[in-house]
Amino acid sequence: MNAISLFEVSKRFGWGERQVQALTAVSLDVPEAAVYGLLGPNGAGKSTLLRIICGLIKADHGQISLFEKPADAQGRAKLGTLIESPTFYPYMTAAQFLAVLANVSGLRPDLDVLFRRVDLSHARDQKISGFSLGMRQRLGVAAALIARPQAVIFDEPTNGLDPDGMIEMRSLIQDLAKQEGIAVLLSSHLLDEVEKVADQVAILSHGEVVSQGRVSDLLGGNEYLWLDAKPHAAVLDRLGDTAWVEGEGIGVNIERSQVPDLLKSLVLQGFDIHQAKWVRPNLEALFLAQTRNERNGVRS
Ligand SMILES: Nc1ncnc2c1ncn2[C@@H]1O[C@H](COP(=O)(O)OP(=O)(O)OP(=O)(O)O)[C@@H](O)[C@H]1O
Repeated sequence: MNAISLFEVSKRFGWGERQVQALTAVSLDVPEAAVYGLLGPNGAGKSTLLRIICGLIKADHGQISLFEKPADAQGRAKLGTLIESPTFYPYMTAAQFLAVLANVSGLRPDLDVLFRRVDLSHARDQKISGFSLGMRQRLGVAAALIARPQAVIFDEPTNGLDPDGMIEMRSLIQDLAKQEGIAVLLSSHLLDEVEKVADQVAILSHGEVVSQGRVSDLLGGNEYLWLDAKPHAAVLDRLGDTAWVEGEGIGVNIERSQVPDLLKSLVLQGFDIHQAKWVRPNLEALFLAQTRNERNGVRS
């Protein structure tokens, strides 16, 4: 079952010369018990998309489904959100804060379990004013989990965290999905973090999805051979359309099984091969390739 589905969602802000097309026909499916990463440069539309799903703003066009039904208040009640930096009351203790939130929502969560889940049991009776950023983020996650959501939406959950904080947040996110079956939709700029945590990703550029799918498929499908072979220009010429300049060497689009034959034939033709390696690009390389036009100010 899909926890969250979007079909051709579009959103424009403003009118006339000042209008901004924030999203154009965005479609994606977030399955239950999966972590789905939303990536994109500043202004790509990530926050707008998350806010539409949560019902904070309305889409102009398209359909939003939650748990296979058109999104409504009932569906949104099953979502937990950490969208903007949550507003905390610094003079309260963490336990008082969660108790107030629970009261306001008419819920009776087991606070002991919640604090254990976000690893804040030791700090439950401390004032929030003394919390580090990582502790505040984890308290924000606890707040998002109060209503026992079936899906959670986190906008930049690792923003500002130190390396230890990131590792903790990553394992918390993975536990939510894998151990508790909660769907997690998160946005992030931290690509290596997303690569470690997400099952699927969508890359947004200028409000459009430029690439999406399972992380393993996206990365596996973009593997290539990297060669340091001389004379450089002659090797490029010999390889034709399958090759391109990649850093100090040459990238070659070729099946892995054909590599030995290619290397043999290059040697027989008198080229010098100094190095050859199989490269599996990471999400950062894919992201840079997919959003290159945007960074150059060109729309594809
Ligand atoms: N309320 C608004 N009024 C006018 N324009 C808006 C509004 N909200 C967002 N935008 C514009 O829509 C586009 C998408 O913004 P959005 O905040 O969704 O991007 P983002 O990918 O979340 O960026 P960031 O990573 O910087 O938060 C941007 O051009 C932004 O300026």
